Amino acid sequence: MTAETPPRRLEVGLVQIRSALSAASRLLVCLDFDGTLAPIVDDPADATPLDRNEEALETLVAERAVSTAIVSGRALADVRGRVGESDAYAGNHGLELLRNGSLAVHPVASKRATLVGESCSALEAALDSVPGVRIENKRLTATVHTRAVPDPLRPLVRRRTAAVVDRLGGTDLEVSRGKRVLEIGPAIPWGKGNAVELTAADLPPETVVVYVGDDTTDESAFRAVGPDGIGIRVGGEEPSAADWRVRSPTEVASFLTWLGSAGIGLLNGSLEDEETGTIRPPSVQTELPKSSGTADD
Ligand SMILES: O=P(O)(O)OC[C@H]1O[C@H](O[C@H]2O[C@H](CO)[C@@H](O)[C@H](O)[C@H]2O)[C@H](O)[C@@H](O)[C@@H]1O
Repeated sequence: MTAETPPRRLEVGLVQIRSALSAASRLLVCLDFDGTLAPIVDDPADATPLDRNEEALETLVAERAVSTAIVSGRALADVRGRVGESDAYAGNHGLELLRNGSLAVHPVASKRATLVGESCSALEAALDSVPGVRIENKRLTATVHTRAVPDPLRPLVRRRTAAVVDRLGGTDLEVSRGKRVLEIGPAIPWGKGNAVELTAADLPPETVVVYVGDDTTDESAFRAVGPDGIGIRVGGEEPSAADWRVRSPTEVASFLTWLGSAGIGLLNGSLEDEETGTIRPPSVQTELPKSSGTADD
């Protein structure tokens, strides 16, 4: 991965992506949920993956040479209920990880879950008068949603949240920011990138890791894919550790559909021509299916 610069449009990277796939024998596809598989919506309870993303994921899961992981800021049980089959799931920004049939929870996060719960109760009271605010208690972390809060009141929500977390959590909890959210969690050096590394460590070294995500907590995961991996940031123009960018979950679907068909055909050095079925040299570029779609913040 490169230093943090604005990622380039995915189409520009197809030669490199094809070459990364043809140098590998296996594929680990790690996918964020909100803003990546599912479009951003006002009520987090309404978030649903696009049908085309579900279909593409199903195709990838069925491939023997492919492993998949859903890596979300949501609680693991929540995100698992929203996505069909996947080989692994990481919830709460990587603090809980289900892989190979076994669930691992970060032990420090477990110990601090009580503090998170107490903070949620205190925040319900402290933010009661703010219209549109929503508090999502995810046990190991919590989210204060400000999407429906009027703009002028958002600084107040930030101040009150910081004050409550400081008072109850001290140095044990911290607040970070995401898309119209404040995330409260244990102050420990652990994130989605660690979940991606642990999942990749189960697989042979010739595995190429793909990570697709749209928010700040996905940045550690982009770094975790390594120099030979494929990091794709969804939406926005901001600097990122991802090399490539798509605009929307609709474009994620186009990429995943391509990956599940022509993309996996490239593994083990074969560069198959999608139209003729013949093998082509690695320098030949094939276009992604065209799609439209808008970014969301
Ligand atoms: O890592 P993710 O799977 O992307 O989860 C990050 C947070 O996503 C959810 O909030 C975001 O999506 C909501 C529904 O579209 C939207 O209303 C909100 O403004 C977004 O920030 C989720 O509710 C959080 O728990 C996750 O941490």
